[in-house]
Amino acid sequence: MKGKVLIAAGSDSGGGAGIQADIKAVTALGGFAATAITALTAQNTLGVQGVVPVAPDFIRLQMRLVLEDIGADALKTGMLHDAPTIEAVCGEIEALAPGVPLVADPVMVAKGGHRLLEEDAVESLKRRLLPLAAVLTPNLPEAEALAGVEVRDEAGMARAAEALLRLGARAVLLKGGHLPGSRVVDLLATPSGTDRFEDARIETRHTHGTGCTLASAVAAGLAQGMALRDAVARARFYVRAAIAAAPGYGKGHGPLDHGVTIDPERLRLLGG
Ligand SMILES: Nc1ncnc2c1ncn2[C@@H]1O[C@H](COP(=O)(O)OP(=O)(O)OP(=O)(O)O)[C@@H](O)[C@H]1O
Ligand SMILES: Cc1ncc(CO)c(N)n1
Repeated sequence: MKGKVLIAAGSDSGGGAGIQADIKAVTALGGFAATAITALTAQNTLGVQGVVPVAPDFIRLQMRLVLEDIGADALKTGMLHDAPTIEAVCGEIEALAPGVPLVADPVMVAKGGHRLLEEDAVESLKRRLLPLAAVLTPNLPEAEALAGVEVRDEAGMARAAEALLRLGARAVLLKGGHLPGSRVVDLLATPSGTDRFEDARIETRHTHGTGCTLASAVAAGLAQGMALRDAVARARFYVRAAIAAAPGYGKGHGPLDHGVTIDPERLRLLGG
């Protein structure tokens, strides 16, 4: 069950989020990950200390060489840094991978508060990236910024998801991890209806990279020919297992255990 995923995203030196999380998640679910790195970040579990952008032409070159030779069954975008980066990535997708399903994670701010997308690039994200997305995977603050609405509860999540569908995404997986409470709810909205996924919140501070991991796990499923709903269900199960098995590294929000699928013993931590 291979499935080739081309990921355009930023590097996280701490290994828990960004392109490192993406490669690990796709690999752990049996897919093949290729990458176009959009930026380097120097970060650990406490936060981001520096960002070095990659020149847009070099991002294009990475994408072109992968797509022309290896190809891709699904695409995933993460940190896109600024408007020229968004233009480069969207331009290559339109030219070389039309019709390949895109999981677009509209990364804006890291957990520690550091901006990963320049403020004036939010409009480009709406105009260029959203219409290309087979599924958009915002967290609550990202959904608020893109939809221009405030979200305080599940009804607000549903309204925001619908507003994002109207902006052109073909589906929206709105992640509810940021709403307080002992349950976590994610909504998958499509033009034909909304699916609701609910689980108990795992009490832990080790949630660095959950969003990147979820989006890449969905992309792996789509690349392997799964229907969107099934890809989301598997991706959520994988993220929960990886949170439950988190190794506890670092003084802040630590990484997940992306390798949880390699050792079925560790899946038992979920009680599954
Ligand atoms: N403590 C938790 N227990 C169980 N599931 C969680 C927990 N925190 C997040 N999740 C799940 O992880 C996924 C990512 O959600 P979240 O809202 O945290 O994304 P995010 O803010 O984009 O993450 P990040 O910015 O760290 O990459 C969702 O499916 C969410 O339900
Ligand atoms: C490079 C990168 N992408 C995304 C995130 C969001 O989790 C992060 N912290 N770092």
